[in-house]
Amino acid sequence: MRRLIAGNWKMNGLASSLAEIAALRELTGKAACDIVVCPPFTLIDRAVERAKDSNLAIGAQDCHAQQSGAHTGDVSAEMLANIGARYVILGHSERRLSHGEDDEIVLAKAIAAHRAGLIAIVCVGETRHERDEGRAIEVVGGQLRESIPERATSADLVIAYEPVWAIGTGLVPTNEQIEEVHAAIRQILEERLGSDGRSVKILYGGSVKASNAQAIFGLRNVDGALVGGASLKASEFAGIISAAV
Ligand SMILES: O=C(CO)COP(=O)(O)O
Repeated sequence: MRRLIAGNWKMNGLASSLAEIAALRELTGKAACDIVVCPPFTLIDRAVERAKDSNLAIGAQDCHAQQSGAHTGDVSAEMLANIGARYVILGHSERRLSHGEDDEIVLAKAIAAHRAGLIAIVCVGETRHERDEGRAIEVVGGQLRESIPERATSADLVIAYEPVWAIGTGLVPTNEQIEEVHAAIRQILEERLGSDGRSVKILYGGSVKASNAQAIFGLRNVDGALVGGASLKASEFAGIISAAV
């Protein structure tokens, strides 16, 4: 399967950061994988301009479930598609845990993303406490079952497994732990989407760097990565991308 490497800039980036998109474009022009950068809302339209006619796609980090209306401060999937975004990250743990986003909301947002023609990157992952209790598979499986739209396909859905305790901490699960969760995700995808579930990309996210990327990409059912901190600098992000091809 062609790999997907996605960068989540989170709440980072000013106009000057657009230079990283231009640099990434130069560094990854021949990469044989799909690449997406998800800057904050404020930079999306200019990032789309910088990425024009390249192999870089631009995505967003969230969207609202409604198409339009009285939702002060929110941005709809249609608005994102209208300015050239192709992907949207949904259900990131930083939103699930601090904005009270539950599976029902993530599902509604994924349906909205699909209605607008966006590819939804749905994030799932257990907390440290849940892993310590031996509940990682149960938690991830529950999140996944509740947040995949009925009509999703491998063309419009990507899953990112991001253990909360691995995000921004420098901690990475063992190879066995990653493979175990990714296998469980694959099984649920096949149950829900039939044979097309085999073609849905499953990304790993949490402290991915150029130095550990190759080992992670060698694991079964790992089809790419969702990268936070190490996606902010084009040179570091390009190192991860080169490990994927
Ligand atoms: O949350 C993440 C990507 O969505 C991962 O963040 P880090 O790569 O900074 O650990």
